[in-house]
Amino acid sequence: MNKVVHVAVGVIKSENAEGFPHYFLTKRLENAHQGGKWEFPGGKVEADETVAQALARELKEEVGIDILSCQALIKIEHTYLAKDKSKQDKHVCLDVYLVDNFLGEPSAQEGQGEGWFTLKQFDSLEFPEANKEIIAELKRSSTG
Ligand SMILES: Nc1nc2c([nH]c(=O)n2[C@@H]2O[C@H](COP(=O)(O)OP(=O)(O)OP(=O)(O)O)[C@@H](O)[C@H]2O)c(=O)[nH]1
Ligand SMILES: [Mg+2]
Repeated sequence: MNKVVHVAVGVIKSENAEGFPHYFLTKRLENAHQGGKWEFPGGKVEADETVAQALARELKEEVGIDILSCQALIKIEHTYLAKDKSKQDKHVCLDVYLVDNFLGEPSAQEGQGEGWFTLKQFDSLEFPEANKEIIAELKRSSTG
């Protein structure tokens, strides 16, 4: 079994015009792992970083914001099975933080698709398998 990839993930939350919570998502590039699916911005924790440092760096690089406040939401371990048997399975540990205060307006910096969506709108989007638990947790802990 190859080693677990530790990933810092940011659930960027704000209020829409009607006062309901909505969340900023980006679309994974087609050629990436889980390509074409919607994701919460984030990326791999480097060897010399804490999760908080990785989260701050990734959200700056990918969507151009500075985090002012965040809280741990959930930690998920998931194994993706390779469809192509010649490739190895991928084991991820997603360290997910709710980012509810930030500087700047999030916008995809790497040419990915992007958008703000309510939890209700999530039902019609395609996410990586591991994200089902994140979304269930958001639905448990939110009114919108
Ligand atoms: N960022 C992010 N990654 C996720 C989510 N859900 C999920 O399974 N992953 C998985 O976490 C892994 C690492 O994330 P990543 O590809 O964003 O890492 P990264 O930004 O460092 O990318 P890089 O390898 O191009 O430098 C991928 O295998 C991805 O499929 C999610 O909601 N957000
Ligand atoms: Mg990333």
